[in-house]
Amino acid sequence: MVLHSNTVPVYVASLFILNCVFITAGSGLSSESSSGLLAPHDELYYRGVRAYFREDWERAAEFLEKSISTRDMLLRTRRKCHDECLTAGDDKVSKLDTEDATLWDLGILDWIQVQAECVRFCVGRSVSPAALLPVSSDIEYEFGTRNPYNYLQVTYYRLDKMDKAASAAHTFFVANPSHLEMRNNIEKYRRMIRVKDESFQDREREQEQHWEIYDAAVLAESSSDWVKAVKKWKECVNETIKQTEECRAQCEMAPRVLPEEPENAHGVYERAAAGDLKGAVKTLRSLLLFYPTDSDSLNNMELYSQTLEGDTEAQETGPMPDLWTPEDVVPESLRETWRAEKEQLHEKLKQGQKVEEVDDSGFYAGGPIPVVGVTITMDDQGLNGTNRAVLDGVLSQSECDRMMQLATVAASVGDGYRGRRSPHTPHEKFEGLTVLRALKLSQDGLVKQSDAKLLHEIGETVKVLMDSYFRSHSHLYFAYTHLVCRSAIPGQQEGRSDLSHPVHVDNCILEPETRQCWREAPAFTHRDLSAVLYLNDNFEGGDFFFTDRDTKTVTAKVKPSCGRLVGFTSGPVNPHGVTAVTKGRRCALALWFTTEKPHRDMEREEAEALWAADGQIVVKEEKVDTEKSARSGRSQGKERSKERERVTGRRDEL
Ligand SMILES: O=C(O)CCC(=O)C(=O)O
Ligand SMILES: [Fe+2]
Repeated sequence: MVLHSNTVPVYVASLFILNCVFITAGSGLSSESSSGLLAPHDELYYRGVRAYFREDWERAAEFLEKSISTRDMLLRTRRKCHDECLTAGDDKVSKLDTEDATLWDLGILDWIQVQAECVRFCVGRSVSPAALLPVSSDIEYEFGTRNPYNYLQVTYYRLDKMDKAASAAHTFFVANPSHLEMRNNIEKYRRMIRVKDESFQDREREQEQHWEIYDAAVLAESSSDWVKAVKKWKECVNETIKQTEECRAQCEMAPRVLPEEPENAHGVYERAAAGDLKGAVKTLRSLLLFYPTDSDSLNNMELYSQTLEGDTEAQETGPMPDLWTPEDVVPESLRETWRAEKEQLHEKLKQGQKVEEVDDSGFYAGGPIPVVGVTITMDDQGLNGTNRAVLDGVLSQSECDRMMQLATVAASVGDGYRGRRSPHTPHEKFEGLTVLRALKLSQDGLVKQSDAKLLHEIGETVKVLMDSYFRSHSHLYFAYTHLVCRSAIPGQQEGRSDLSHPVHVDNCILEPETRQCWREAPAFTHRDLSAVLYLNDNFEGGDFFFTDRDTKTVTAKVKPSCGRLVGFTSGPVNPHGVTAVTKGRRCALALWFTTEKPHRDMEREEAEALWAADGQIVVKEEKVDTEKSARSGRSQGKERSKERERVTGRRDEL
């Protein structure tokens, strides 16, 4: 069993090397320092990582666990102190209503300082000075993506503590569901008789409870259990508020409504009355930061700005035009400049558009269709874009029916989709099923084995079609496949204005304002070709559509129907989305392909291996296309992201 994760973050390794310079070896740090105060959790973590690389598994487990529990204690301490200091400095606030208005700002500052002092003193009673220092953003990232559990999984495996290893693997996987190695490891732990079912527990579950309650509420609604739904929604709101407060408590002072500040306005009037209009404008700007919709301030701002018109210095300090400030917050006198700048920007973008819309993916639509009965319904021209196609006749009606049936049965025996949530909209239920999961269900006798195999075979056909139609010099691998259904939740459709799947690009993060698409996590940067094969049309809504990079201009629409395949390159030339499914259930097989072998779908291969071990030949061996490999150079030469080298915390796109 190959368990060792080869995804140890490179930068952690280098940080840890750096850190060795500062840490004196072997001083036996515990979660508490000799003074009984909490030790710095980042230092404990580095020690754990060092021990891990030395393969000193006992020490690695000890320090990694201590770093997790110490961080936890630190967060709790901060929370406790935050609560204890809620009323500190209140006497300063009460004075503000009566005292000289011009000192309002100083009074507030004083109050904030008293509170900050209180928290600092309180935390300092339990935490060592070193642990009071902020940790680096890399360490925050490590804990945020649950990477300590990645190390712990291997560590416990090496220590032959399989239950703990399974628990660490599960905890890590919840935050990193696209991590293929961990997915494989979990499958292996599941097959180990000595690993108990209860071991697959999320150790960080406490922070995720609002999501669990949310799922329960959605489930209660979809089964029309209204009493339970109401109860769960209430719980969900309360838990979410609790989590939000918790989060705030960790990073800021108590969220308080600032005392009413009519006096503050005096500062403005006084300055204005004294002829200091520029000063008045400055003060107003500060006020508007806190009260952006205060009509008096906005009116005064406009008045003073008009008076100052022509005074370039004063104008320069006006709000910078941007694409996100709501227009009504910008004073009228500045709106003209703002609009002009905005238009200029759009003009620039328009000009840039022609240059940008070249697809440099290395795929060229228009190759032959090597499957009998499949026809091209729409090509680039019909779809108004580049590297897009709609093919029909990929499945027969009976094949669609079998896949629909598989989706229904598999979904009713347990949600095949790991994340369990409705990821894109609360108005729809989302279910997914992978080939491996279908195989497992068939082994348990819950679905027909022939249907699980058909799911696999259909993927092979789609790959042949995509590989042939979108010509390239590179070899193509499956990256991820799932059978996915979106069902309208009855009673949740009234007044709905959202999409079933918001407009997105499959392999980069699209920024519509600038039309840039960032090929970086959490996007699935390795995806090169996307395909969606539809299974039915007996639902309302659910149209697939392509847009321009602005995500608003729809350039083509595709109505799903049995055996219809929409295929396209996964990059920025093909932003797309799905309109709301307002009635019924819409099912499709979604597939992504990659030219990068390390990103191939290991789960699919595992399913194939299991079938093969059973003596059932399901697919041919992966043929290496020597002609393509020889000509390739694209995948070797092209600079690719190195994300696979590290745990990124990305989620599978749904
Ligand atoms: O279901 C569809 O039509 C498209 C889904 C999609 O774009 C995606 O899953 O990335
Ligand atoms: Fe997509």
